[in-house]
Amino acid sequence: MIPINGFEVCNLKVRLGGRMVLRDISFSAQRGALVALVGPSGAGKTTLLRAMAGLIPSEGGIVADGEDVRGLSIAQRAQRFAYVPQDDSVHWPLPVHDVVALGRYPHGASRPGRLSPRDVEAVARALDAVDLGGMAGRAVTELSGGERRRVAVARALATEAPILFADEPTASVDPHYQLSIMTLLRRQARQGALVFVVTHDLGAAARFADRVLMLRAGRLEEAGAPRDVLAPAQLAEIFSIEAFRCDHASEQVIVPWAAR
Ligand SMILES: Nc1ncnc2c1ncn2[C@@H]1O[C@H](COP(=O)(O)OP(=O)(O)OP(=O)(O)O)[C@@H](O)[C@H]1O
Repeated sequence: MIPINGFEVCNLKVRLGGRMVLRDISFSAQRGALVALVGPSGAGKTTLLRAMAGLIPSEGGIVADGEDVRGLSIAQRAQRFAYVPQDDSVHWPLPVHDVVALGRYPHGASRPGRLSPRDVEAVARALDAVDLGGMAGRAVTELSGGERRRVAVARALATEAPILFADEPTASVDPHYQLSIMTLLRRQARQGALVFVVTHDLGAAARFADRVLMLRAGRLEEAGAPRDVLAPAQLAEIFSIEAFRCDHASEQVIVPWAAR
């Protein structure tokens, strides 16, 4: 893994289709952290993730270890950033193994059938991490939505990139794998990665994130520890909900309870 220590976003603005979709976004994050991006639909979470990964044009600073990510070559970006897109549809009946092996292309792999021993190990580790070893030969087009989500996570893990952007990685995933994917992403962070996760699961954000960025209508409204950002006043103001909150096993539990 290429070490990256810090990531900084400064006065970020993004315009899409003639509309200002993100404005004045500034924050910094350090390796070792899992950062959750939350906010109502249309708040700009996916746009922020895509801008941070250098996938769409933006104004303002996006800096990884002192280097503007937009100045990096595509190959450099591909080695530094892994991306789990919100939409993981694959239209060709490729085997799960080959889709996950795409994560090795930034490291020089050119064909799933001709991987280096290091690539083979990385793909096997990624498949095992999401419990897909037994499905490696199945066509992705024949998997359930939740299984395809795990393939997308495995493909990102196979890149062994130091910064991981995951857009709703647990959407349509069953509770067992929701917990196991969030635990896995937190472990990636603890092992030195910087992980950004877009999620609508406020309970998962409260429990697994080290920091929460809360967006609304293209602006960063709150940034800080989950306990502070996901507090009753903010949940009421930003999400128009009341939530049940308690502590369990030294961790915060949040269950959205009533729409206001
Ligand atoms: N290509 C585009 N052209 C114009 N507007 C866009 C485009 N893509 C997204 N938008 C708008 O930008 C805003 C932010 O969209 P974005 O997908 O980032 O929101 P989000 O917070 O990820 O939402 P969700 O939780 O529903 O996935 C929305 O109002 C959306 O309609």
